[in-house]
Amino acid sequence: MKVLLRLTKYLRPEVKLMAVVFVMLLLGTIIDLIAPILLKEIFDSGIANKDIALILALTLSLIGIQVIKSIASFIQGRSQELVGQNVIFTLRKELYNHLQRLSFRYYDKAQTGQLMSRMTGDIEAVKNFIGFGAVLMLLGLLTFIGTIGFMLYLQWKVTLISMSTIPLLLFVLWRFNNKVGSAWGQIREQMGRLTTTLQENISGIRVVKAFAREREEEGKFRDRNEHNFETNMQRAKLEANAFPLMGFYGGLVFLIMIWLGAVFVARGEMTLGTFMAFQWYVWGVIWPLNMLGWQINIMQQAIKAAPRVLEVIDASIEIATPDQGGTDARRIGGNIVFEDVSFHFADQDVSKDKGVLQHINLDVRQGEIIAVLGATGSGKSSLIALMSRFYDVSGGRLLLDGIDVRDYELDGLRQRIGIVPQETFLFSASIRDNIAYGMPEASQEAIEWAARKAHIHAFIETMPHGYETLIGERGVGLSGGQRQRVALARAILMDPPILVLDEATASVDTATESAIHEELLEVMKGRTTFIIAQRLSSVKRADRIIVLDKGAIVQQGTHQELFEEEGFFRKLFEMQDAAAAR
Ligand SMILES: Nc1ncnc2c1ncn2[C@@H]1O[C@H](COP(=O)(O)OP(=O)(O)OP(=O)(O)O)[C@@H](O)[C@H]1O
Repeated sequence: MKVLLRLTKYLRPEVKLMAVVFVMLLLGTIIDLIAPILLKEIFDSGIANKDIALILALTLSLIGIQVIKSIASFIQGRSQELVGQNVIFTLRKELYNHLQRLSFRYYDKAQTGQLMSRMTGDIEAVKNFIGFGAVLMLLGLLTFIGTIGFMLYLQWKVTLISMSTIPLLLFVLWRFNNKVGSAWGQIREQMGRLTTTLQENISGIRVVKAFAREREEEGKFRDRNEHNFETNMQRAKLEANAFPLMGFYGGLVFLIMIWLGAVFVARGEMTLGTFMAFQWYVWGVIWPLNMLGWQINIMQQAIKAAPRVLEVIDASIEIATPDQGGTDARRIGGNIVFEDVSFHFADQDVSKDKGVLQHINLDVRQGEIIAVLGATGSGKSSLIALMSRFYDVSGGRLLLDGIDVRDYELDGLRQRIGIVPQETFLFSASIRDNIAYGMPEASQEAIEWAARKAHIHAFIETMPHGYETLIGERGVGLSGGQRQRVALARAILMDPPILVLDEATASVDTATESAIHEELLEVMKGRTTFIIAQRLSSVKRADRIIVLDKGAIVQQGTHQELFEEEGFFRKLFEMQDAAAAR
């Protein structure tokens, strides 16, 4: 329940609309309470005194107040939907914006399917309560209390005796509320898992098919689907047990009232008009109680869904611009110093585990081309990730032009480092928009210049709509090498003082790779460039080569110096030389 109270923060800007909802609700309830009185008067004053004019006036009044009630419920319905939609709009926006700011550390652990289900189903469940369930509960409460009040005023004995089954009804509701909550909690969690299975399957469909695992994947989905089905059936069973019983107790209220009312009328202790009014009023007692079951359902769904949504919003943004605003990153020229840098991932214990990077000391001058070599898993990508603050160092300092990376304004810092990552991601948009992703305002000339440097311009020209050609999700429609070259053009276009090529030409054939490197020589001029590569051909232009082994720098020097030393570089050279000779 506390979580729902936290959500009231989103209701604050909606105070005016909520006031409209409340006033309309009140108006509707008052009309519902007055209407039976008019009916009573038709019997007790109109029919009893044979006053036709009074009967007509009262009937017209009944029609009139029903018209007013309809208008009030129209305004109330529209306003309450607007409140719900506004809240959900803000919440969804806040959640999405927060997701943009969360660090890599968060995404290392998060499951995409779970996040998607929180953005959709869970938020919808919260909306259903805020925009509908809560208002209905309030309406029910007002109607219930008001009706009982009027009935007590008109004939307290009949009222009290008729209501004798209500404690039983409340007991059934209380038990239902206790049990159905945990079922809804499981259902929301299972929906998250189901979405995860679906999302992973679609993203990995090529692997599924390549390994002919369709049947197993079907089985995996079926298991989770069945699980969800069973929990839903358990919930339905709870409803099936509780709702008819509630209906029965509600019906008893009505029957007792009819019987007792008839007896009281016969005994002259109750007028016929009051009896007729009671028949009307009794529904003001029964419907709020009967509807309470559904309202509990809506509320419990929201109670279970809200923490899932708030958990994402509460996840701390670990990497951000310093509070005081950070240093302007435009001053970054490209001098980089790693000062005794160590790095651990989130799942590692800094005091016990050996870091992914340990005591890295490295001084890179502006404009230098540094090649980073090392066996797979030696920490090359991690070294690079620290510069853009995808992760923060666990020990030591990383300085860009003499200033700790943590002191820079974050967006500016990242814009000054052009990265071509190992795994390229392209959006389902035109090739032009993909290249201009970091600089949407770039001119066509600039985009073509970058594409030429990345050796993709000629290919784009051959496509049906040139730069406007739409490429599918994740760049489907392009080969691995073409995708890499689009990503390369994207980084070049940013004109960054620091360029990072993480296996950026690994998917390109050797001839194209060599041509790209020739072109890149001009692009790299004046920029500090890191090239991570396995092929020696890609690193031959480097001013300095660094060899990493298990997170530590084990060799450092020029191509010639390292060739003359025993070690990883020489072995790699000999292996690739022998392979080339075969
Ligand atoms: N998100 C992560 N969480 C925990 N450990 C990770 C994570 N990413 C990488 N590692 C581990 O950190 C080590 C260094 O990884 P890194 O990606 O930096 O290596 P690399 O030298 O770039 O490898 P490759 O040449 O295969 O790309 C590896 O042992 C890897 O298992």
